[in-house]
This record gives sequence, structure tokens and C-alpha cells, in this order.
Amino acid sequence: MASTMLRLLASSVRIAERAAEVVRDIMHSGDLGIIDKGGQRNLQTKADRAVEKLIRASIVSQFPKLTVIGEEDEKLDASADVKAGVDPSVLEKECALYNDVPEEKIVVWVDPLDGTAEFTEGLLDHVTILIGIAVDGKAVGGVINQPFFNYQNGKSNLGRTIWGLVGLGAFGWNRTEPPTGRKILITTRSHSNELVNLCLESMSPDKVLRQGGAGNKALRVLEGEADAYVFASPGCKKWDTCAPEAILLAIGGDLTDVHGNKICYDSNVKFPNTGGVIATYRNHQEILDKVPQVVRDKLIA
Ligand SMILES: Nc1ncnc2c1ncn2[C@@H]1O[C@H](COP(=O)(O)O)[C@@H](O)[C@H]1OP(=O)(O)O
Ligand SMILES: [Mg+2]
Ligand SMILES: [Mg+2]
Ligand SMILES: [Mg+2]
Repeated sequence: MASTMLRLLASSVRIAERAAEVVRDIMHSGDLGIIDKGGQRNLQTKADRAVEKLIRASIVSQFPKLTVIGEEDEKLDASADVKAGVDPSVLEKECALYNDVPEEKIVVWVDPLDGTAEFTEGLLDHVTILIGIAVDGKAVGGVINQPFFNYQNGKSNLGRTIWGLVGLGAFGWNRTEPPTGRKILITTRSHSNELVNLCLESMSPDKVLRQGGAGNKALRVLEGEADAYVFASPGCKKWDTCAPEAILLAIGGDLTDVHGNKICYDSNVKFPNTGGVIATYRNHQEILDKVPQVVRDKLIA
């Protein structure tokens, strides 16, 4: 029988695909039920709430001994539809590294909808569903579902799932290799501030792309549209970075804070990534070396 880790991933891929259907249905209903949680563009919609309920109930029903931490802190709903099934293509893989990891040691970080501000503005390809899997405080597995992938190219093949496991690889994505030496940075479009901009400027980029969502920006880096995701702000939380980090690590990339420190995903950590976020496919240290001292001083890890 496959390890708990592979079964959890196989299940998470299907749960995220079911969650994507819920997000699309709520979008098409036209009633997003937007709530302002307070702070800078910190919104929640019906989709954030419904998807977190679905993911939490589905994971807990199959893996009752692991810990699930979600952005929206929805209560466990026993009536939720928990029959998403498993993705056979995940179960076909073999990765002995996790054979001895018991359920009790696993922490699952759930961002039911990442890029909520952009979702409410109709920038649908910025939206992702993130399920990150951590063991011993380290991001090891991740699922990123993009519910509206392809939405501008007709309705066929709407949505996609990218998943990865450190030591095995990542699947469901396509890279266009950029020219060597190019430096396109990608950052926030709705949570910017002076420090965020100062950090980017001091890196002398060829170009800065501004898009929503941590999951989306990690995918832009993975697929070669951007060379680094740079966010010199404490705005991202552990559920924003766990799945992207695991997927990047699985293909030889990296995600750290601006000091180069690994992010800890233990169940008792504080949620904000107070040291900011830097994600790359290659040459992580080169980007870290360009973080100005004033940014390092302001973002205490
Ligand atoms: N200041 C902030 N307040 C709340 N959420 C934030 C903030 N900054 C970043 N985030 C979260 O991190 C994600 C990536 O940031 P950005 O899109 O600004 O680059 C956001 O989509 C949002 O996740 P979410 O949409 O899940 O609430
Ligand atoms: Mg949010
Ligand atoms: Mg998020
Ligand atoms: Mg969210």
C-alpha cells in the first residue's frame, strides 16, 4: 500500500479539483458574499469559506490524526461532501523517503482561495487553491490548483492542478526557459508599500510584473515568465507559502525569507512570514545578495 504521504497527496489533488468546481460555481452565481476582514485589501468571499470547509472536512475524514490549519479558520462541517476520491496518477509514483512518516507528524496548511482581492476584481487567472504538506516543520508536499486556468481561451480544459513532493518532483506544469541573465521580478499588485518597492528597485530588474496571489506568482517563476518572486512585506502567511515552497523545492528551486532563512511550518508557529518572501527557480543566492540592508533591518525573521 502507498505511504500516508502519497495517499494524502493523491487525495489532496482530487479535493483541490472538487474545490475548484465550487469556486467556479460561486463565481458564476454572481454573488460572491464579500466580507472585509480589516487591514490592507484583506477580503473573504463565499468561495474562501465554502472551500475551506470542503478541504478541511475531506482531509480530516480520511486522515483524522494529522493537523489542518486553514486561513479562514472555518469549523469542521460534518455535512460537507467528502467523497472527492484519489488521483491514480499520484498513487502510481514511488517515493520511499516518506514511508515511515506517520499521520501524527503531518501538518497541512490550507489556503482555500489565494488571490481573493483579484478574484473579486475578476482577475481570475491569479486565483489558486493551495494545500501544503509539512513534516518536522519543513514544506515537503504541495498542491496548487488554478481553477480558471485557460478561462480566456474558451471553456475547454478550464483549470489545472500542479502538485509536487520533495525527492520525487513536480507535475502538471510547463516551463519556457528564459534567456540567461534576464531579471524579471514578480510581486504583489494589491499589497504594496514603500519597502516592497524599495527592495525591487534596488535589485535593478529588467522588468517588474505585478500580479495577485502567492500561488500564482510561484507558478509564474516555475514556468519561466518571471525569474524571482520578491515580496519584502510580512503580509504572506504560512498557508500562502507552504505548497508553493514544496513544489519549488521539488524541482530544485527555493523559497525563503529575505534573509535566506527557511520558513518553519510547525503547527505552533506564528502565521505571518515576518521575514518576507523570495522564491526562485534557480540562482536564489544572487537575488538574496541584492536585498538592501534597510529591508533586512525592517523584516525581522
Ligand atoms: N497585507 C496583507 N493582508 C492580507 N493578506 C495578504 C497581505 N499580503 C499578502 N497577503 C496574502 O498573500 C497573498 C499574496 O500576496 P499578493 O497577492 O499581495 O502578492 C495574497 O493573495 C493574500 O492571500 P489571500 O488572497 O489568500 O488572502
Ligand atoms: Mg485572505
Ligand atoms: Mg493567500
Ligand atoms: Mg486565501
